[in-house]
Amino acid sequence: MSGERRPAAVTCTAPINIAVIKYWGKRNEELILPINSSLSVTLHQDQLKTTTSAAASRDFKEDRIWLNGREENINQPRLQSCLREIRRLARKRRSGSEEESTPCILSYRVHICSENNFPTAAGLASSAAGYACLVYTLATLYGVETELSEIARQGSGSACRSIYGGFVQWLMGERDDGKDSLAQQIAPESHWPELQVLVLVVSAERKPVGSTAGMQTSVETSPLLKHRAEAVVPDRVKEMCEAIRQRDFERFGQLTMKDSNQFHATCLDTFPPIFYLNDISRCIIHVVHLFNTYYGQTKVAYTFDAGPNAVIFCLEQTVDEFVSALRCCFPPESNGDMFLKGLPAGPAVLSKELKMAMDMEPRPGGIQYIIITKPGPGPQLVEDPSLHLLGKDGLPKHSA
Ligand SMILES: Nc1ncnc2c1ncn2[C@@H]1O[C@H](COP(=O)(O)OP(=O)(O)OP(=O)(O)O)[C@@H](O)[C@H]1O
Ligand SMILES: C[C@@](O)(CCOP(=O)(O)OP(=O)(O)O)CC(=O)O
Repeated sequence: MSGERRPAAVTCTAPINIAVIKYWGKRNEELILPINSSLSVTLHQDQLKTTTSAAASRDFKEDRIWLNGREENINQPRLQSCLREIRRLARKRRSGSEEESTPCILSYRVHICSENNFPTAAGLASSAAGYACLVYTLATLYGVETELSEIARQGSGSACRSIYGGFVQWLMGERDDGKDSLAQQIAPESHWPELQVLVLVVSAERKPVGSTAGMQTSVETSPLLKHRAEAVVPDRVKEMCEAIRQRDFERFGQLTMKDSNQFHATCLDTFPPIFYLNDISRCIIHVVHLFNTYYGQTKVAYTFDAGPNAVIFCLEQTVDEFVSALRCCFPPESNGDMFLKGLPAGPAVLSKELKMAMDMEPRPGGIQYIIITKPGPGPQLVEDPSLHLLGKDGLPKHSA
């Protein structure tokens, strides 16, 4: 490919987010409009992120996408919704502007290449980071500067929250066209610097029931879900916003755990029931409650999405001791030095009293590894061209 025929290319990264008030259930499947508002914490991209490169060239014959080194079907309706919406906005931006008469990459086909640095479709919110990154990267490629959460939402509901960093609310909205179903930041990542997040990877396998299908069955069959959406979540979202604004860990932690438990209760209330938690997940819940009971306050809080992996929130001063407690209860099997990833945790000696209070049968290998992270910013542009995932020929540099 000659110099001037090189594709216009952009690379961006985007974060995952973990909901502390869960989204579960749609009122409109196609536009992805939820039955309740939700609230999440965006996690730092130094530990967990999606990277996406997009290039446009007159030499490309068709739109194509590669995910983790494998070509995927670009005609998936959700991918098509995001592409169509971004191109529509790009066209709107161009019409009437001076650029209108110049050749435009909008008429070219695009190649998209994306990689997650964590397991895909394992309940670690890959679809959230994936679609947020896709939408942000395409918007940057086409110079679209507008509210992007409405488009990311149409890729995957939870993706709209990954468009912002820090603490993010997804307002369910009321309109049938979804124009008011948007994410907004309620506090930046710098708001609560002591807050840390531990991702406990119990299993990195694909989950048996995906979120999309699972929540569809719940909407159809669970009276508890209807009650939750109408009578519980509205007040809970307000209370959670307050707890975050005041950096009140006691309230934040309790609400987070209660909301996770209620979400999993709606899964059990679904018919046939859906089980995302496993034996190890339940042991983790038990350990958290033993730890908090010992201290007589909420020092750590768990939440689980549509899978067995736990996400733990705690303040910085609790990390070392709680990680040591986890090591005691779930002794690493063969990967002792690979057990901890991400931010550092120092050694901590557990007191005899705490050890006695945490008395439970150890579950060797129950937790595969722990990623220590913290709240982080929204999507970022990658300036260094050596980090682009597509080569000069417009094809992935690495394949599976
Ligand atoms: N980097 C990416 N770019 C584009 N699409 C992605 C990307 N990563 C994941 N996806 C899409 O998301 C799908 C996985 O979504 P799914 O909801 O099953 O799992 P998850 O997001 O990991 O878990 P959960 O949402 O329950 O936490 C993938 O099959 C793919 O279609
Ligand atoms: C349990 C959850 O993680 C569900 C996420 O569901 P998805 O956003 O993956 O579902 P779709 O909109 O169908 O793509 C809770 C949450 O993130 O709020």
